[in-house]
Amino acid sequence: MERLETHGCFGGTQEVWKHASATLGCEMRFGLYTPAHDPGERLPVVYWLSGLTCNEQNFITKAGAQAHAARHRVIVVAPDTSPRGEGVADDPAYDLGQGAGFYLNATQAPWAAHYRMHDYVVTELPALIEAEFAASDRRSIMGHSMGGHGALVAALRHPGRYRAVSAFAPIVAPAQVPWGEKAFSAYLGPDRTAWAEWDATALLAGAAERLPILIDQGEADSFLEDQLKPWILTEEAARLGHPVTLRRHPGHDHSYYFIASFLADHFAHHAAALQG
Ligand SMILES: N[C@@H](CCC(=O)N[C@@H](CS)C(=O)NCC(=O)O)C(=O)O
Repeated sequence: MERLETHGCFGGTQEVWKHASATLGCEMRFGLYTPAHDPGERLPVVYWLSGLTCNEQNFITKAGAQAHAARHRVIVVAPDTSPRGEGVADDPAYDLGQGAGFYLNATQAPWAAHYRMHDYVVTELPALIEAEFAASDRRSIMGHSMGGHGALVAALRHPGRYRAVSAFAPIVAPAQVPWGEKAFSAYLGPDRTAWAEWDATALLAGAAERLPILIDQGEADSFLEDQLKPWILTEEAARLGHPVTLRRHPGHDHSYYFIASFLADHFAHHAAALQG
């Protein structure tokens, strides 16, 4: 492991680390914010999953998360959004390949060799963070857009692993929207029955835990009507009695200006669950 960046920030440190991922078979970078803490103290961890085209930098440089993490005394881990490197399959489009891993485990060539972001985020990365840093095993997960989909799927597939889950402008039903149909066709193949394992709305009925979901959505988001459609999830949640809070915000788009505007509420929601 190699530390690439370190910056004092709100009394703690914002770092960027690089390591060799066995799950992904390539080098990966992640952002790590650690608040001030006592020697030997272990703090809970919030995992952040970014959206299409992002790497480990977008959230740590644009969201203003460090102030909230310092106040609530939680570590924040922000991984890259896909495997990377010359030996890793890619596609010229922004919504497939590097920068667009969709937080699933691919089964189809040429993607299956490296694209295992679900296992990386849910298993390998937490094991590393809890072994090497001042982290406890109290975890929560949040994300944006493709990363909101990743956070919802991680929590729904692993009851008990996360104490809170929330999302900004998430893709809630990838099997029913163009971004997801394109990515799932490539990564999982044409058989749509395999897609249901990676679709938050489809997973909801069989969820072994009714962990409350908090979602913020901008009404001026250009992806709202075609790609995000949060009502697909809220209608299914209402049918099942799964607690979902969807807050819609006029005048807010899909950008990090929107995320920064409501991030304090997400940290408060996560901290209450992590420290309770
Ligand atoms: N039209 C955009 C779509 C990608 C996009 O909006 N990405 C969002 C996540 S889905 C993002 O966070 N972009 C990086 C940023 O705003 O820092 C593009 O081609 O870059």
